[in-house]
Amino acid sequence: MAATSSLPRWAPTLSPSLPLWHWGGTPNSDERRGGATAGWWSSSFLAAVFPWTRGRADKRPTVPSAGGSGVGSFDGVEVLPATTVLDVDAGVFLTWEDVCVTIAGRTRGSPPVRILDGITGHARPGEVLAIMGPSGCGKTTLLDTLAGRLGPEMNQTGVILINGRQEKLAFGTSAYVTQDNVLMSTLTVREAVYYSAHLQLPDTMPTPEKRAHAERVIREMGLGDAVDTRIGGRITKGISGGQRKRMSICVEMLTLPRLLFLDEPTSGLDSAASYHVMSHIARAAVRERMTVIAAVHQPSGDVFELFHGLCLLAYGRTVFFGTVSNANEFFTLSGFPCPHMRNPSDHFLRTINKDFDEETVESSKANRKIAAEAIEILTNAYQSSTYAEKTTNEIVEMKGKVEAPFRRKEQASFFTKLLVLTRRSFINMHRDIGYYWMRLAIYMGIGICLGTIFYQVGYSYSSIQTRCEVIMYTTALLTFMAIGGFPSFVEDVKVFRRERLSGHYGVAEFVISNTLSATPYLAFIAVIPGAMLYYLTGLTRGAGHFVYFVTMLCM
Ligand SMILES: Nc1ncnc2c1ncn2[C@@H]1O[C@H](COP(=O)(O)OP(=O)(O)OP(=O)(O)O)[C@@H](O)[C@H]1O
Repeated sequence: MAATSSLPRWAPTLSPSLPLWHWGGTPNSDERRGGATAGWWSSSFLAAVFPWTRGRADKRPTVPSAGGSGVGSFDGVEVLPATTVLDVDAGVFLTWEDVCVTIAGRTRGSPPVRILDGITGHARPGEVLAIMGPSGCGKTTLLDTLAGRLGPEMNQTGVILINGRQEKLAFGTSAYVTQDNVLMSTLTVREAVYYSAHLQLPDTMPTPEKRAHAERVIREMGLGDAVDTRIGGRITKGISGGQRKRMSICVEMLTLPRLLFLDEPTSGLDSAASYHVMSHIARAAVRERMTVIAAVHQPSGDVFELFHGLCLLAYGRTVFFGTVSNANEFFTLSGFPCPHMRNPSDHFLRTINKDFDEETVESSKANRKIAAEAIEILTNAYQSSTYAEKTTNEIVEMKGKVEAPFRRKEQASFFTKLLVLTRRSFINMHRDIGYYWMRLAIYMGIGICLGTIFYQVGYSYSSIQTRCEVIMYTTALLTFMAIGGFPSFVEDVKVFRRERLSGHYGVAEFVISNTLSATPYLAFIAVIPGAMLYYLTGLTRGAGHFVYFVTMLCM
C-alpha cells in the first residue's frame, strides 16, 4: 500500500473496512465543497459558455502532487510517490476453464468457426499475466471473453469465475484498454485526463485532489512533456502513436481498477517506453493488488521479465500456461530449447507461428520441424504435463477463496457528469474547424449564392413558384451538407462507446450533454446564413420561412 508520507493532509488512516472513496478527516471542508469545487465550476461554466476564456482557465497553476517533494527520477522518467487513491477491496482471483468461442460460418450451412478452443487459466492479484501468441491466435478474443465484452455474433462456453463465483464486476472494479486508442482528438493530453478524472472520480473527492491525481498518472505514464499537446486525429497531427497508447492506459488507470485488461499496451512504443510503461503497471499491480491481464505482441527481454505469468496461445489453443520461468523449461523439455542469446519470447513466438510455414519448408534443412508440427507437439505435451495439472490445482484453490463481493465504487453524480460532458463537448465543437467553422463558411456561401439567384422574389402570385424553388434548393443542399458532419459524429460515438462500456456515463448523459452543447453552436451557424438568405430573397413576409430556413440549417 502507499506510503503514508505521500498521503494528503485530509486522507484518512486507512482501514480495511473503508470503501474506496470514503475519505474521513476533512480539515478543510470549505475547500473541499464550497471553495475549490465551486470555484472550479464557476470558471468551468464560464469557459463552457465562452470557450475563448478557456485558455486562461487552463493556465492556472496546477496543484502539486499530494506527495509533495517525493518526486524522484528513474532513467529519465519521473517516478512519483505511491498514489493516494487507495482501494481496500479484495483482490480479483480470475479463473477460466475450458473456454470456447465460436462464430457462425461465413456462408449459410458452413460449420461455425472456432476462435478459442478449451482455454484454461487464471490470474491473481498483484501479478501481470501476459497473453502471447502469433497475430490472429485469439488474444483479443480471450481478453474480450474474460472482460465480458464479446460481441453478440460470438458464442461462448466455459466457466469464468471471479473469486470463485460468477460476478458481474461493478463500476470502477475493472478497466479495459483497447487496441485502438479511441480518444477525443481536439483535447490536449491534460484536458483529456482531467475530464476523465472528473467523470470517474466521486464528487466527494476535492477537485484539486482529482487534478493532482490526474497530473500524477500523466507523469507516471511519461507524458509530462506532452501535457499541453493536442491528441490530434483526422485533420491535425497531435501526439505520437506511442503517446496515444499511453494516454489510453492513463485514462483507465485513474481509478486504479482491481482488474485491468490491456490489449497491446506496448504496441507503437519504443523499447525504453515499453519497459517504463509495463514496469509502472507491474509496480502498480503489486502495490495496489491489481490483477493485470495483458495481450502482448513482441515484448523485449526486459519487458518479458516483468510478467509473472504467461498464457501462450496458438490458433485458439493453449500451448503453455504457467510462470515465465517454467515456459523456458517446458519448451526445452518438449524439444524446442531456446537458442543461446535469444530472447525467450521471440523464440516462443517464432516456434509457434505457422503463417509462414511455406517459406520455412522451402528454406529449411532436411529435418527441421515446421510450426504446424511444433504447435501439435507443444499443445499435446502441455495437456499431459505437470504444468497443466498445476494450473488446474491452482484454479481449484482460487475457487475456494471466499472474498466479500465487490462494492460499486463511488462515482461522480449525474449532474457533475452532465456538466463535464457538456463542457468537453463545447470545447470539442469550438476546436473542430472541419465540422463547425467550415460548415459556417459553406452555409454562408450557399446563402449568398441562393440569395443572389433568387434575389428579391417579390410577393406576386408568380413568385409562389420561385419561393417553392428556394425552399427546395435549400432543403436539398443542406441535406447533403449534413453528411459532412458524419466523420466528427462517428468519432464522438466511438469515444462514447468506449466510455460507456467502461461505465463512465450512460446514454442519457451523452444525449443531453451533446444536445446542450450543440444547440447554441448549430443555431449560431444557422442563423447567420439563414438571415442572409431571408434578406436577399426578400422573403420578408412570413416569419415561417425564416424559422424554416433556420431549422433546415440546424439539421
Ligand atoms: N467478429 C469476427 N468475425 C470473424 N472472425 C473474427 C471476429 N473476431 C475475431 N475473428 C477471428 O478470430 C481470430 C482471433 O482474432 P483476435 O482479434 O482475437 O486475434 P489476436 O490474437 O488478438 O490478433 P492480433 O494480435 O493481430 O490483434 C482471427 O483469426 C480473427 O480473424
